[in-house]
Amino acid sequence: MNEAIFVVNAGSSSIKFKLYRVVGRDVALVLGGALDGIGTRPRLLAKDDAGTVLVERTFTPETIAKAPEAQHAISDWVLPHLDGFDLIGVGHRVVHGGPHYTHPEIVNDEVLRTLESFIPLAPLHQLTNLDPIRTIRERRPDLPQVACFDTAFHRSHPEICDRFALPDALYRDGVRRYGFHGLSYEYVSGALHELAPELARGRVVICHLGSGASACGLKDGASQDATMSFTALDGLPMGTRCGALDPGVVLHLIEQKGMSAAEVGHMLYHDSGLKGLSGLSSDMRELLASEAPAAALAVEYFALHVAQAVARLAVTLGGLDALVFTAGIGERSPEIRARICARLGLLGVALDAAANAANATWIDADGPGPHVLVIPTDEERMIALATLALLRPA
Ligand SMILES: Nc1ncnc2c1ncn2[C@@H]1O[C@H](COP(=O)(O)OP(=O)(O)O)[C@@H](O)[C@H]1O
Ligand SMILES: CC(=O)OP(=O)(O)O
Ligand SMILES: [Mg+2]
Repeated sequence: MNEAIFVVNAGSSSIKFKLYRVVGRDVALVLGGALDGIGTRPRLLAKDDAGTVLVERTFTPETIAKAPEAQHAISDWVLPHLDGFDLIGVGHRVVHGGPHYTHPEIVNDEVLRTLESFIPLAPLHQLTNLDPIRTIRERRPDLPQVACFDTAFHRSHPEICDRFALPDALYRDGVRRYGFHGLSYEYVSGALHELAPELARGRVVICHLGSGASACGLKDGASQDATMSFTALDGLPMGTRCGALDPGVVLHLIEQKGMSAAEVGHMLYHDSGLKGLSGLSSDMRELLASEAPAAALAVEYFALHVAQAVARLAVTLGGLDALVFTAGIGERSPEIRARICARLGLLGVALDAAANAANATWIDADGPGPHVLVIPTDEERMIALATLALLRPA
C-alpha cells in the first residue's frame, strides 16, 4: 500500500489541505484543496496533482460558520480519498511556537499544552491550528501528528533583531520579536537556492504578501530579521490587520475612548489594514478594481509600507542582492509589485515591465541592481517534508 502524509494548514478564514504520497525521502502531491470563505462565502475546492477539479461545492454561511464545521466538511470529503493509502502521519501548520521550538515537533500532551498557552499571542490562528490536531487525536490516537511552526525559521535572528526596547525582564519572559510566515520563507528560500545558489547565499528580502503579509531579510538562507514580531499584527498593513502602530494609540483607545482590550483587539485584527483604510474590502483585487479614492489610498499605503520594509531589511542585511515576491498578492499582482519597486529605485531596483506583467520568475531589468523574482510559495510541501523527516529519520 502507498504510504502517505496528510497536511492541514488552518488559517483565519480558510483551511487548506494536501495529501502526499511518500516517495523515498521525498513526497509527491496526490491531491490538494481548501475550504475558504468560512462564515462568509464557504466553498470547498479540491484538485488532483494534474489540476483536475475533484470537487467544487459551496455552502451557506450558516452551514459553515466557523472552523469546526469546515473541518467536518473537509473530513467527510477527504476520508474516502484516503482509501488505498497507508497514512503514516498528519502535518500541521501551527502559527506560534513560542521561544523554544526551533524545529517541528511530534505532538504529545505536553506539546499540545504548551501550544495552547500561545493562543492569546495568535488569536486569529492558533486555536484554529490546534483544533484539527485535537479532533484527529480523539479519532485516531495511534496516528502521529507533527506541528510545524511559523516562528521556528526566525529563531536564527541575532539578539538585536529579537528584542524590543523594553525592560530586559520582559524579554526573558518571552516578549520577543518571534516573526511569522517562516514555513513560507523556508520554502521560498529553498526554491531560490535551486534556481540560483549563489544568489541564495547573498542578502535576500522575501515579501510574503497574502491576506497576512510580512517581509523577511535573509543572509545565506538564514532569517536575520522580519517585520512581524511578537504577534502577527506587527509590520506591514494586511487585509484586516493594522501592521505597525504607535502603542500610544492603543493606550488612547483604552484610556480616553473607553474601549475594552477585547474591542481594541478586534479592531486591530479584523477591521483595520486594507479593510479599515478603504472602508470597502480586505481583498486587494477588489481595491485594485475600485474607482473609490479610499481604495486607491489603501493600495498606495500598502505599496509604500512594503517598500519601506524592504529598505529597512536591506539595512539589517547591509545591502540587497535579491528581492523575492510570494503569496497571493506577491505572486499574482504585477500592479502591486510595480508600485513597490517604483519606490525602491534608491536601492537600484528596476523591473522588466513585460516580465513583471507575465508573472515571470525573473522580473528585474538588465543592469547592476538587485535581482527581483516571483516564487510561488508552498507551505504545505514544507510541512509534508518536515513530517516525513521527523517520522522517518534517516
Ligand atoms: N490577481 C491578484 N491580484 C491582486 N491580489 C490578489 C490576486 N490574487 C489574489 N490576490 C490577493 O491575495 C490575498 C490572499 O492571499 P493568500 O496568500 O491566498 O492569503 P492567505 O493564505 O493568507 O489567506 C487576497 O488579498 C487577494 O485579494
Ligand atoms: C501568520 C499569518 O499572518 O498567517 P496568514 O498570512 O496565513 O494569515
Ligand atoms: Mg497564508
